[in-house]
Amino acid sequence: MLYIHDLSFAYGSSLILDSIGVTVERKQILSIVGPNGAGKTTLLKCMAGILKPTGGAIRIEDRQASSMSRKELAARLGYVPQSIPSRFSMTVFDTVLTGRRPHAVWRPSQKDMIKVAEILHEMNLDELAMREMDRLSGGQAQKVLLARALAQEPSYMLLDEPTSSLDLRHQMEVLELMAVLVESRGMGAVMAMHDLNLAARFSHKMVMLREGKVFCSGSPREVLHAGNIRTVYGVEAAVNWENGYPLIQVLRCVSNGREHDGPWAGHAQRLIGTTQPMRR
Ligand SMILES: Nc1ncnc2c1ncn2[C@@H]1O[C@H](COP(=O)(O)OP(=O)(O)OP(=O)(O)O)[C@@H](O)[C@H]1O
Repeated sequence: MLYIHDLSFAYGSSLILDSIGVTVERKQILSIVGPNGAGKTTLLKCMAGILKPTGGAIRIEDRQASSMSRKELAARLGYVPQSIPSRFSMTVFDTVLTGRRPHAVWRPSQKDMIKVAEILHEMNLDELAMREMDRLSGGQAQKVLLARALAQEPSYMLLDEPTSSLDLRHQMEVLELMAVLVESRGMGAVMAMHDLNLAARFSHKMVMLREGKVFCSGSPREVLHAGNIRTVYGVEAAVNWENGYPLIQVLRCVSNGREHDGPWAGHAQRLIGTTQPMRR
C-alpha cells in the first residue's frame, strides 16, 4: 500500500497542501481531481520525492519514503510528468531504456533491452523506436514518457494528467493499457486528471482536492455528484450514470451562490474579483 498521512507542503510561506491523507492499494487506480491550482501536481511531486513535504509522512509498503535513496524510490515509483521536459536528441528506444536504470547494475543487459522492446510493442510504439525524441508529436512524446516509467517496473505509477496531449483514441488506449497493467502486474496507480468522465471510468477511487485540502474521497459514485462539483468547481452540472459510467454535463457557472448564464460569466467575475452580481 502507498500511504500518505497528514501531508503538508509549502512554497515559502504559502501553504499549498494541507494535511492530505490518501491511500492507494495495489491493483487500484486512484484519480486526483480538482480545479486548476488545487494542488494535484504538487501532491504527485511530493509522492514522487521531487518535492520535500513540510510535514506528514509517505510510506511505501512498510518503508518510509524519506528513508529511501533516489534509486530505491525509482524502483518503486514511476513518475510521469505533466509536461514533456525540453526535447532531447535521444531515440525513443534509448529514452525508454533510461527507465531501466534502477535495475541496471552497470550497463543495460540483454534482459533490459528485451523489456524495453516488450513495452514499446505493448504501447504500439515499435515504429517510432529509432526516432529521435525531438521529432515526435506532443502525444507521441507523452506515450514515450509513460513507457519509460513502465520500464522501471514500479510498484506504483504516478501520472500527472497522462492524457492531456492525447486524442480521443489514444486517451482510451493509454488508460485501458494502464487498467490492464494495474491488474496483471499488481501495480497501484495515481493519476491527476481534469476529465471527470474519464477519471471515473478508469478509477476505483477518487480524491477531490480544493485549495490544497481533500474536499472528499471515495468511489466515483460517492465523489461525483452535483453538490460536490458545484462547491469545488463552481459550476452547475448534471450527473447521469449510464451502464456504470457517469456522463457529466456542465450547465452553467455558479459564483458566490449566484448563477450566471453563459460560459464567460463565472470566469469574468473571478477576474473582476467582485462579489456583486454582474451587470449586463
Ligand atoms: N514553483 C512554485 N512556486 C510557488 N508556487 C507554486 C509553484 N508551483 C506551483 N505553485 C502554486 O501551487 C498551487 C498548486 O499548484 P499545482 O500545480 O499543484 O496545482 P494543480 O492542481 O496541479 O493545477 P493544474 O490543474 O492547473 O495543473 C498553485 O496555487 C500554484 O500557483
